[in-house]
Amino acid sequence: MLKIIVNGCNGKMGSVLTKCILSEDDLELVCGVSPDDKINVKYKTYQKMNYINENADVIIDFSHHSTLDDVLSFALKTKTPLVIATTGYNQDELNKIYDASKKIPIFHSSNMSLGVNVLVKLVKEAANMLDGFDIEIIEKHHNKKVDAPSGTAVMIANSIKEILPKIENNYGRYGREAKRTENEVGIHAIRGGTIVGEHNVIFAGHDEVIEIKHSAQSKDIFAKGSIAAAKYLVNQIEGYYNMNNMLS
Ligand SMILES: NC(=O)C1=CN([C@@H]2O[C@H](COP(=O)(O)OP(=O)(O)OC[C@H]3O[C@@H](n4cnc5c(N)ncnc54)[C@H](OP(=O)(O)O)[C@@H]3O)[C@@H](O)[C@H]2O)C=CC1
Ligand SMILES: O=C(O)C1=N[C@H](C(=O)O)C[C@H](O)C1
Repeated sequence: MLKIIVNGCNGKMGSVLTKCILSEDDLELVCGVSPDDKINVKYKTYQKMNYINENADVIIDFSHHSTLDDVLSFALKTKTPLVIATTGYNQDELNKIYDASKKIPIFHSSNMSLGVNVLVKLVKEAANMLDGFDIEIIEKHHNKKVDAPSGTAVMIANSIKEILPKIENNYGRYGREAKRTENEVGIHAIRGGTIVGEHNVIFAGHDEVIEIKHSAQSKDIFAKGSIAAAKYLVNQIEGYYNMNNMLS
């Protein structure tokens, strides 16, 4: 039985994830955490991670970057492995995650789907082969998403930078009065309706264009991916893990 705490249990992803955990015989939902004190669910909830009295095998976090100090301090205090799916962290917060991973196992991925992680591999391969092509990333999400660009778009851009180190991110180009340079990747965020999550990477060359695209069709894929990550993480020692570690 894998005992799980969910941070962000009242959110859209938290609701899908808690339902998923409650439906599986080998998983136990120890409690959920959400700042909303009027939350009406059938499991125990707390307003902050640090108020929790119970122990768990693993924490799964689909919340907001501002809860990072609370979740890290609880995870470090109780030595509980932590799966971080939340996006929107600044560099300072990313450094805190990395530092904490020297003491406990942390799995961190901005996208828990199998498909996006295959897309990242394909994009790296294409970036390596398509010399001189202009690369642009378009991400589309629902109108309730609070961070932009998506964590996945940033992850894709970082992976392109591993292949093409001179590349700089250019967010949206609003107000710019200069043509595109060869050393930039444009990143564009669309928000509307109930779009679950789309990522399209465009390689535009002279008279030819290649597009590599992933379209998420439900939030379940992220919830199930985070549970797979949790099962993987509880068997690891302290360290920083991502989808590549789990899939290889
Ligand atoms: N890695 C992945 O595969 C995926 C990652 N995500 C990421 O997971 C996170 C949550 O997504 P989603 O469930 O759609 O978001 P929601 O806005 O629906 O939920 C956010 C959750 O965080 C809580 N929260 C705590 N503090 C704050 C705060 N200051 N501002 C806003 N919310 C707060 C909310 O509590 P309350 O409801 O009580 O306000 C709620 O439980 C996002 O960062 C998203 O990008 C999403 C899908 C897939
Ligand atoms: O907020 C979302 O919904 C999603 N967020 C993640 C991101 O920012 O990349 C992953 C997924 O695309 C859904």
